Amino acid sequence: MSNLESYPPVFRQKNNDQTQMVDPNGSSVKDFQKYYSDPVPLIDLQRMNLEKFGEACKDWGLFRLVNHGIPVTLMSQLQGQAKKLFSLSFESKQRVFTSPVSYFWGTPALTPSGAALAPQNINWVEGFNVPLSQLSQFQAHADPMLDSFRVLLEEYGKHMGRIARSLFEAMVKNLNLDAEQSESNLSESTGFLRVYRYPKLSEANEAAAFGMEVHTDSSVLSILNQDQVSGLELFKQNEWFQVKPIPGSLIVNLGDMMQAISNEEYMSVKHRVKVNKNEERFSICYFVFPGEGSVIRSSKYKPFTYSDFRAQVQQDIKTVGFKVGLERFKISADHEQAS
Ligand SMILES: O=C(O)CCC(=O)C(=O)O
Ligand SMILES: [Fe+2]
Repeated sequence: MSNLESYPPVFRQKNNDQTQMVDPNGSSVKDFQKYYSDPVPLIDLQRMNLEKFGEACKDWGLFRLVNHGIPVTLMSQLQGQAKKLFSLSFESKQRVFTSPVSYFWGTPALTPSGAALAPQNINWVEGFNVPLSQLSQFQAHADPMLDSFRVLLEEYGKHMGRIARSLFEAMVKNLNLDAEQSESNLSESTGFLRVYRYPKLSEANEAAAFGMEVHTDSSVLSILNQDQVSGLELFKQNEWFQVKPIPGSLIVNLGDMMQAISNEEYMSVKHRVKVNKNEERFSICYFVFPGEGSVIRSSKYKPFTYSDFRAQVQQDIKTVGFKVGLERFKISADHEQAS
């Protein structure tokens, strides 16, 4: 089967008209790595330097994680299996990925699947959505390829939960938060994985094409395992930086919930994914959230749960067309609305 048949039809046209996909921030990427060594802070999970860790959370909202304890073989087997599954035909992917796992394309998040969207409005990405706590219900037993994918995802998911918990505990300690009260602000049972393939976009204007548009994650934190094809960029001090792929390391970024939990000591970092002209890009991203009903309390935001936040985001996407995010829960924003 040709690679083209594995793509959703909307990604198959040869002359992709990307003229309307403009860079919303209008700035060019400074290829930092060309001039300096990798500027992204490096955190060693097994020998954590709390001070350096705190600075990375404050100044960057993103860091590279090494010594994370995930076997190299697990990481490469998972990437390999994901690549194989993406190369199945579009129709097979729609058929075999059934609840609780789902297959999507064109849009990563809360908006409907890209099938109905015009090509210039879609994100150049397809993916599998994997809610980890329901993975045992995924009917994969009849197909050895799917079943081995399920086993790898389960194993990988356990590592993600372990890493997220230990990073969260270190943040709670650094922020001097009450450990008992904050405990439920992160719940491993909410964790899910998104496995992505970003098709290459050979004949388009690469500089203006997005695998994923600028956004912040809604999570407490997100842990990204990217392959060796670059594409991820983060926005810091009015500039876009490439987050270089370095084998064996993970990228952790803080999400909106952590910004609120930390009372804005830490920031939810803006990032985006560019598509590549010559190569497809694969990545596996883990997202984790506060527990069901767990209230986030801080002085800058009114108390809210993640369900409140998600409902607001979904409503905003329907009514204003994009995620407004934390602004909706800010105490100062409330006062302004009232006056
Ligand atoms: O694939 C990536 O590198 C990042 C994905 C991402 O930002 C997301 O899923 O929120
Ligand atoms: Fe993201």
